[in-house]
Amino acid sequence: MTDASSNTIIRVALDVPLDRTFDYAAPGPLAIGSRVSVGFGPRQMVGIVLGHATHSEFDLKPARPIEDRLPPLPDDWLALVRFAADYYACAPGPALFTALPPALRAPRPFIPARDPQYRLTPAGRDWQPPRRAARQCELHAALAASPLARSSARAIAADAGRRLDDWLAAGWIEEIDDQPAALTLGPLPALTVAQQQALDQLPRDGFSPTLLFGITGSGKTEIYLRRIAETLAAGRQALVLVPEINLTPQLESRFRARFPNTVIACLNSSQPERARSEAWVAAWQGRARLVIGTRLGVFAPLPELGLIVVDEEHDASFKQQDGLRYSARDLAIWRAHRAGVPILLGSATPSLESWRHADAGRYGRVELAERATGAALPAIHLIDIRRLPLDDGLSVPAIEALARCRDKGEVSLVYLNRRGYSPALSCTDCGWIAGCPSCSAKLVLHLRERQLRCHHCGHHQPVPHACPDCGNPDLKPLGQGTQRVEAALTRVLPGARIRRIDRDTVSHRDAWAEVYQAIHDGEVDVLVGTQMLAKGHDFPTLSLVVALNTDGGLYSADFRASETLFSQLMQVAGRAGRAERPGTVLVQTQLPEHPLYQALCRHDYPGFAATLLDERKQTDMPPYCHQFVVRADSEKLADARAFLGALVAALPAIDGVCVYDPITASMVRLEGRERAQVLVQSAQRGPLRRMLAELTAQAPVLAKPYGRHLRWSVDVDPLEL
Ligand SMILES: Nc1ncnc2c1ncn2[C@@H]1O[C@H](COP(=O)(O)OP(=O)(O)OP(=O)(O)O)[C@@H](O)[C@H]1O
Ligand SMILES: [Zn+2]
Repeated sequence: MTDASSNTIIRVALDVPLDRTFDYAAPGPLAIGSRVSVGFGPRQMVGIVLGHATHSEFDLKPARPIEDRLPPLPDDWLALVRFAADYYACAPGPALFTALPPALRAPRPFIPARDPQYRLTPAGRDWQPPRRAARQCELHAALAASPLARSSARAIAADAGRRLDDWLAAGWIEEIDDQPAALTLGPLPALTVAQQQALDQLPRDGFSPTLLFGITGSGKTEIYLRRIAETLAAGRQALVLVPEINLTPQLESRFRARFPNTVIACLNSSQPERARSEAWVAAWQGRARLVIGTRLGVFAPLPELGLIVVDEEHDASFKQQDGLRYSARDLAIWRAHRAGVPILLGSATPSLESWRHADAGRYGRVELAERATGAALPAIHLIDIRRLPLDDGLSVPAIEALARCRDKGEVSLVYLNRRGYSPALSCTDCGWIAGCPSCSAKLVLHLRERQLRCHHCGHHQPVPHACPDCGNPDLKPLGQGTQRVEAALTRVLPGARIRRIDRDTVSHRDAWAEVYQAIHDGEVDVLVGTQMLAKGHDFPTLSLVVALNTDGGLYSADFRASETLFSQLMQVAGRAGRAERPGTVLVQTQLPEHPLYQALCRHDYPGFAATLLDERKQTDMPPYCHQFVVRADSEKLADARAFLGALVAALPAIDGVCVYDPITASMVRLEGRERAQVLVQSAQRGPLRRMLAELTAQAPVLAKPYGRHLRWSVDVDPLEL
């Protein structure tokens, strides 16, 4: 028994998958949101104080405050995470620890690095770095323009830290007070009339979600930059969320060039843990005024939040697919609402959810219908390949167009959403197809690496010399991946300089920078690549896009597949003809009459959205209903199905909520486990949430007999069924 007389009893959340808090004895009063170090079983863990108690029935173990002089986690941050945990049916402990950066999850103090600001001394102004040292010149120029934080300097040159120390010693720069200097802006273009009108229409205060519906190349980013400048000038912080694939060094430097003396924090899952933790704490302490992040950025604490921007708001990467299965876009809306600040959702192909909110007047809608550079949208033509012979997937008209483009000295882009050489390897005799031993998936042939690889679980094996079933040595690759198209292009366009861009060739940020430079230096004629190439990039000399093998999206069982395909094609088409040279887009298809392709040729997002919304309404699909899906997996499919069957049977009937029967997942086996799922939906959120509460109460009880063999999870507002 522990009483408050001798100690303070605290209730803490721990990173364990249990829907409860744990009591500990604290040496003194500890505020809600404080981090403490506690023993849990054999381990020492971080706990977050969520409440106090006056009495506990247990003999309590002690909790030690973590002495790093960071304040308790702020109330609005705790409220955000607790909302997310509740909404997405995740235990509060794991939700909190998903939202924290790595360094704050460890039971150790975290002392943020100092981030001093520097300015040139008079001597430093007179001095010039050697002209050949481009990075040094850039750093010097940045310092000449305005004071510069050490963290910002590092974004200019990786070795900036050492350089600054040298210049400090030489007396060319001096450290100044940590006070945020007055906002300075880098060079900025005059807005186009359309941009000015759009900017004028945007709400300036209060919660007011606005969809910025702007065609590719219309200068949405410039609009964000202007609104962010206003926010920063008003002494508030801004949060910008972008898809993982778009957070390139180019985007970052565009923001840094506009806000040269603003401390900008970047947050994404692939950066080093220390850097991510530093950036997070800088946002929390209000030192960083602008945060640019991928989905996890939505959890950055921002004491003076004044604006949220979600770029490419339709992008599926805003949804986390494991653990806390949150949608960063939807949480961003909740956050803006709670903070009472404007939120801007930008896209050329908005999600149907957001489009419908705008139709219904719940979101404002501001349109940018022209390209900012005055360029026209590219002409989109379909190549009907039903009766055309294909050479490794390429039709003659496509090859001729690529050759013409190269002859004019312009860049072309061949898009197909498949890595590797071919998506399958098959025996010409018995029809055997190489499959993954752990997944219900075909193995992808990677010819250069002489491997068969599973793109789902990472399994890989050497390419067999003969069919393992019948011994036939004649094995044939089926279909095209980027490697194969690259090889075909090398053959049909002799002498062309071809660059393949996919996750196999560009795995880290520096690789991107190198590719960018090569394209800008005119060293590339043809780019071949996946989605990675489709989004956000601005290559002025790119005038032709050829899209291959996109029909698959029209046959998919996933009801969102055509929405996704349309936006991918609009995005990739949008890379063509962004500057002086007019763009052309060629799409090879066997279904040229399909309404999706017809709408694409007209650049008609609103028309296509209206068609899709109509279909969704007829079939009672989102956004006309709300859904959650319960997934279960086990070594044996029968167990997963039996558990889900029992769960469905145990649920009460709730008016207006439809609980479907368990079905086998479209990909049954994944990483050696077999999977089934149950879909639950309703036109109203209220009843659906009551059903979710019933389900999360019943599921652990029903799962118990299976022990650790069975795993189950809930996905609220799922993107993939
Ligand atoms: N007012 C302007 N004057 C001149 N050029 C501009 C202006 N605004 C934007 N641009 C240029 O137009 C191009 C497209 O702008 P931006 O990248 O902001 O468009 P976007 O709408 O975000 O594009 P996408 O959605 O296709 O990625 C860029 O090269 C940008 O520098
Ligand atoms: Zn696999």
